[in-house]
Amino acid sequence: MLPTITTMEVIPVAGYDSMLLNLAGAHEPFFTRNIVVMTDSDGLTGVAEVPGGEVITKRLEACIPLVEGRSVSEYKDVVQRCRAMLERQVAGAAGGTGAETAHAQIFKKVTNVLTGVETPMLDLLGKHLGVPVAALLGDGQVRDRVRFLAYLFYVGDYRRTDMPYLHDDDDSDAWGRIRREPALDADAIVRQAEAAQERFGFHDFKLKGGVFEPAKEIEAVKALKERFPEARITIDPNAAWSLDEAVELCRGLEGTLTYVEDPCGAEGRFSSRETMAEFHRRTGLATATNMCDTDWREMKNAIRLDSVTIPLADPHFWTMTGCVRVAQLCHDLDMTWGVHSNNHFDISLAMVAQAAAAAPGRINACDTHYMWQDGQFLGTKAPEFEDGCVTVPRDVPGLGVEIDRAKLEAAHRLYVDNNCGTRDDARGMQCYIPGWQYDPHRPAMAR
Ligand SMILES: O=C([O-])C(=O)C[C@H](O)[C@@H](O)C(=O)[O-]
Ligand SMILES: [Mg+2]
Repeated sequence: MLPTITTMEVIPVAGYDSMLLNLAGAHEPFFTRNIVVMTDSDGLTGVAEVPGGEVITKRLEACIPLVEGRSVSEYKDVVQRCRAMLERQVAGAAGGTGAETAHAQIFKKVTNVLTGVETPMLDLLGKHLGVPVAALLGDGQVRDRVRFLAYLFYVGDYRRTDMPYLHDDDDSDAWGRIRREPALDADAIVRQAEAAQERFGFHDFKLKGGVFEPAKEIEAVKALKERFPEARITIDPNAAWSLDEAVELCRGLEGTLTYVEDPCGAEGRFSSRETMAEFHRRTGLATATNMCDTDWREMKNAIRLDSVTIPLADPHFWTMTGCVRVAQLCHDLDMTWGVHSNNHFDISLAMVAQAAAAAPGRINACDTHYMWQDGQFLGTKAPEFEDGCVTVPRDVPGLGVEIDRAKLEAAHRLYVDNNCGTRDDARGMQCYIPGWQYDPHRPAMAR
């Protein structure tokens, strides 16, 4: 019999961020996450990192009675019971009973919580069995090195706000010097890419769009390709462009854009999966999404319509086992797997690396925001990138992150002292441009 879980702790934490711009506004000075630490009766710990916000903190706390006292070997049953409890809770709050129509909504609301339960148990199980988490996912570990991409952002000028953005925190290299500084044109984006490549070795670049006029963003993509002819490049305007506009902008860019992420969304009578399918047909470009193929029902429709070549199955939103199921499906059905990300610490990086190490076949470089957070890790060892890749050693059991209690406490203090909670990019933007309002069809700075 394996040991039992004696405690499950849920710790909301914050870290520093740059003023990253997107369709929804500007990142605030702090990003938030929820960290779960489970300790077992042998004194080993298992960890997870999931998105921040009080709703998730509370839902994770609601799982504690279903976790403590259970054996590590019972993790599947524990996750099942937590799922049933959370589905009842969410359906109850919505005034329903978990009817079919509410299924997708419930799936999205509970999976990031379930990831917070499943992952520490997989971490502990791996430690007891002496294998990495990847060995427990899908058909087991299939690669040792996982490729990540450089996630480039336009960056606002923090000096124009009265918010406590971190600055001048790292003078060690070009990336340290520019990552908090304004980046508002193609030259600045190319400089970001150069500096990020120098520090991390990335060969793949993704530009967050939806910020400026689309043509200006495409100019930045072309400038990137000119500077890095061998690189795989993508842009993600979070469905800000209309279908016709997206086709017009991207047609003829087969040699420049490797794929396009959420170029367009729902339009009039057409769903986002329908417009994405048309975009794919009319341009011949591969499509990726973290917006319109994010649960199994959407997946079924996306596959029927041939809307999505690259489902970005973030383990935080699908669970670790769920995102590897997506990877297996992609491998079998002529799609390629990728991962979406949000700002995160080293635990999430390890979760993605472990999942990707179990994803069969050809996969895309995984998204990560970590370059914006580099240096703010919660484990005892800094994550290492080599040639744009993170190694998943076969002889390091579990997730590979041992939590540093002092760092965890400091990140929790940052959360409490700054009254952090749920992410709100509109609030960040309103400090930059008074009166600014989110509009899903208008780039944030093109007003
Ligand atoms: O691919 C995406 O849509 C993302 O990475 C979502 C994130 O929230 C991104 O837009 C951001 O960090 O601003
Ligand atoms: Mg996206």
